[in-house]
Amino acid sequence: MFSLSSTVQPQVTVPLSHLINAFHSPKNTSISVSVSASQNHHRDVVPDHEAAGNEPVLNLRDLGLSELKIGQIDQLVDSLLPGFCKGKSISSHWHTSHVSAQSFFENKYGYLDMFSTLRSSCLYRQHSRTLKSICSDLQCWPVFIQSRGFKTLKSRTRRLQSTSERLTETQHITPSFVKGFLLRDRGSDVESLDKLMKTKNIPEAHQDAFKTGFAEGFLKAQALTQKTNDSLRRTRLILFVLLLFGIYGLLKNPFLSVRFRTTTGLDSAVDPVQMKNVTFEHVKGVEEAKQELQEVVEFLKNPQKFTVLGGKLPKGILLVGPPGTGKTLLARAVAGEADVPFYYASGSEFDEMFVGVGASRIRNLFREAKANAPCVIFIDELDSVGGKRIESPMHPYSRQTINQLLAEMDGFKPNEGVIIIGATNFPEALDNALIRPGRFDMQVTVPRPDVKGRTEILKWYLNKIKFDQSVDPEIIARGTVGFSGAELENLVNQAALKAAVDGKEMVTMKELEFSKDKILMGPERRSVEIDNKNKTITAYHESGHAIIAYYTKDAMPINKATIMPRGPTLGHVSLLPENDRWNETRAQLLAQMDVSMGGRVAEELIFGTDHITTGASSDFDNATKIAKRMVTKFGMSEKLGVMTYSDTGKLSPETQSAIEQEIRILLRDSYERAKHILKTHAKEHKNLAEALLTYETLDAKEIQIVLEGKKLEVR
Ligand SMILES: Nc1ncnc2c1ncn2[C@@H]1O[C@H](COP(=O)(O)OP(=O)(O)OP(=O)(O)O)[C@@H](O)[C@H]1O
Ligand SMILES: [Zn+2]
Repeated sequence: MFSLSSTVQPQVTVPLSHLINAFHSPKNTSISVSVSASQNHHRDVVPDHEAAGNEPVLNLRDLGLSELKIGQIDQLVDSLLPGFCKGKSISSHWHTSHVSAQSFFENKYGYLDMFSTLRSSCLYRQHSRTLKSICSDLQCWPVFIQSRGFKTLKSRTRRLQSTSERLTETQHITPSFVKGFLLRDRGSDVESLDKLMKTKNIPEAHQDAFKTGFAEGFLKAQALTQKTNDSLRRTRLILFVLLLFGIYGLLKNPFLSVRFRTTTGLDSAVDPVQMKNVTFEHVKGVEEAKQELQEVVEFLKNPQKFTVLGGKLPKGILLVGPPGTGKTLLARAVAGEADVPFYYASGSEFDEMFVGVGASRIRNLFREAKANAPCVIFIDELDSVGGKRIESPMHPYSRQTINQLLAEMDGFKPNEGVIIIGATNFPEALDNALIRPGRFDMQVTVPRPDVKGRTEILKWYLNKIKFDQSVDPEIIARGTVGFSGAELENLVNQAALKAAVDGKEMVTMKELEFSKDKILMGPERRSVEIDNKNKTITAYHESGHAIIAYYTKDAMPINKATIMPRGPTLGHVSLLPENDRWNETRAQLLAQMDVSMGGRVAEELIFGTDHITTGASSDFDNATKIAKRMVTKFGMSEKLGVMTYSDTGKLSPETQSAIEQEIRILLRDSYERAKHILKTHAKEHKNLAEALLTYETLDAKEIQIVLEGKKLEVR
């Protein structure tokens, strides 16, 4: 309570002395009504004043004042706040002229409602109250006054005063801060400083200087910390800017942007790839496919020409063929020939783990394409998006994507100028709804190239590198049955790399043969240490194959014999069909079996039955397969007749044993024929084996020279 003056003073500016005097003056006058009596009355109305319980209740007696009557309280308040009790109209108990209000209006007419609030809570009841409650009301009042719009002269002065105080404070902020810092821990700091000064025996006269030095050191440390913080902030800023640049650069990189394009969210953009530089000229060895696609090119170039008679062109073309046969290349060539945008999408791009993303990508792709018609949409690996719609708990939403694809394909008119080319290696895996007319209704087969096609492809890719004129692409083509266009391209590339590694200026047949063997049988194993005995056995084994092939009329011509370990083999003889064999005769099949037997027969004849090796197992596999197919599939056994036996497990035991018997006879006869040939040409066999031991690898010409008994030129 006695902090009243300090609480009220700044606002109401009633000095404490004034207040004390005011309290004392009514005490001296005669008072007839006791405050306690009125207090009883008051108790009825405001019981909470009593309920204050333990709270120290301060009344006038506490101040050493005698009890006051109600009229005296007015006197007291009047002397405290002159004019407070004047004009006792209900609406303006606190209407005083020296207190200004929120507005001109209030200033002029009084605090109407606000004062009624105050009144109801305290003075209006005109009951005597404890001094504490009066004071607490007084405390309310100044708070109210504090927010007024007009300032009294005194408060203004005080405000100015306090502002100037604040100003001086700010001006001396750093020293005061340091001071504060030093003072805050003064106990410990001064103690330690004092201790330090004591232990260092610093004379009294220098102690001040010592302290000043300490403070200066502190300030310098502060400045250093500030500097470090600044540079740290700068470094962070630079790193952040660099990071932003890095991300921007990555996004600008075409390769990465393509990746982002295909891997980011729902609204991934689709950019057409203009393939002006790819034409049918670039696709070799698939003439039929090119011819079929030629009409699609015509349609894209001139749609009216085809639709004038009311005809419809296919919406979708399905390219079917093994991997690497040039399906993508063909689709690009179609767009390139017609000079229209080419939209590429891989089926796996639509295979998303998030529900609806695949379908959304399909929608985007078709929307873009339709806006840029005429154009070509190419969907590679169509089977991964258009596979059969199976009900699987693992892929509950897999149908969404294919349904979207079907809907999009139905969604545009056949002559709108958008051609969808799909490619797949497994046409049988496609959903039937996708391959019905009106969707992918045209199928174009892109097979592995034949010997002519392989020669063309090899020539095409050889023309892109430096090669020797002695290179005969046809020989390589003959030795690469079943190679796809991509594999042939790889063969030429590997040969070019090998020539570069060997320091040659041009690619020769040697490098091409090398890379062919590498692709067919794995890399050479030059580091493998093979002892002479094993080398000799291998040389006789391989030359046994070669001799049979050379002296059997219907066998394929020899291309090469080698005892260089490669992949899982210790040596091999490669034979070259003159042409791709579409059909094989009985004599050709028997000759193949005889050539297979040549290896083991050679081992037996040269080293004896006890020294035959395990090296002939794959030869026997090969021979047995041929014999079995002759008996069970090709109707080439007299005893079993012209009948196929597909599932030998389900056959009667008699038939099974009859088949086995026939196969065994074929193999035994083959073995005997091979034995006869090797016995007959024992000298040539020996010469060839020795040549192989000397030269490791012999090509067709060299084998011929050796077998004709001529001497090989020293290499
Ligand atoms: N007939 C061909 N003529 C020329 N180059 C070819 C031929 N076939 C394949 N290639 C070469 O092989 C590469 C791969 O071929 P492409 O991607 O077109 O095969 P694909 O049939 O689409 O294979 P996948 O089924 O695996 O997608 C081509 O970029 C091209 O360099
Ligand atoms: Zn063999």
